[in-house]
Amino acid sequence: MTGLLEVRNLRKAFQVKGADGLEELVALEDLSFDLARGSSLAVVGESGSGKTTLARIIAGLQPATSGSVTFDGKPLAPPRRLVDRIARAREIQMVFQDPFGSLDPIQRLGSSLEEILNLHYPGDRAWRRRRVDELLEQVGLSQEFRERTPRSLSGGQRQRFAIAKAIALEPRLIVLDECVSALDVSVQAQVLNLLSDLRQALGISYLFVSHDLAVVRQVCDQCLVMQFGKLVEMGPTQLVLNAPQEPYTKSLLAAVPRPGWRPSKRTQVHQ
Ligand SMILES: Nc1ncnc2c1ncn2[C@@H]1O[C@H](COP(=O)(O)OP(=O)(O)OP(=O)(O)O)[C@@H](O)[C@H]1O
Repeated sequence: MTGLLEVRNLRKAFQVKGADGLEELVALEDLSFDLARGSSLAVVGESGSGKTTLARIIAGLQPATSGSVTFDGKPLAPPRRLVDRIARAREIQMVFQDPFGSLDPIQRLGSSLEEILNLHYPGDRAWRRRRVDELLEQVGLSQEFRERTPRSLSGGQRQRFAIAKAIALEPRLIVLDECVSALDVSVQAQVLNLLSDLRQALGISYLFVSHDLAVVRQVCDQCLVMQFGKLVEMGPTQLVLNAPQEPYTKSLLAAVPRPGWRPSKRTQVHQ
């Protein structure tokens, strides 16, 4: 597997209001890592460690303060013009925890998918209709869902539809931000299986942001641990989660509830 994404010395600082006027809040600091082509990289860390900020920068939703992101050998800057946004959408897609915010609640699923395809590949209507059928089938939704609207879907079905939208343009990377966190465990497992199957079938890479280490074990071959916007350790998921080298990763693992776990005994992650 060769490098698809190269992140070098990435820094993101926000200006926030403090007691003495504007202060700098550093969300990412000197972050460097590679994501191999076809790989699924987990980004884990507790709340506020900078996971979503990283995901949004890679998806082109916000600019970095400094540092660089290279995708397939080309520098990745936030797309400013419509033509750049269209080009980026074909390369990198994002799936959020609750896709409802980005969906038109009353637009039928078939029409929504056709709209995306039409924007990128105008012309052949018959091809678009066949492609919509194929996409629904790929995410395990029957043809009947063509006429359904997002507001009539369950959480799991909604996430399947969000995945169908994400794969519609055959991107090479999908950034998934807590994409199964709002689902029941059994539905979670189905969506995670779907993601694994799609990765195998389509050769897509994932940047998989999650606070849930059990979920990460199921879908990610690589794991990057972050704390306070910095990289703590990175390596094969099995190694990082079964034999962590860094005290922070150990404390993160120790904080995962297990059978017999009692809230009063919970390990503090902050050191
Ligand atoms: N737009 C913003 N303006 C100011 N501060 C921000 C902004 N976005 C994020 N931050 C801050 O940057 C830090 C990292 O936030 P981020 O959402 O990336 O963390 P996270 O690891 O994804 O957390 P969570 O798991 O809770 O979503 C936090 O301190 C957050 O308050």
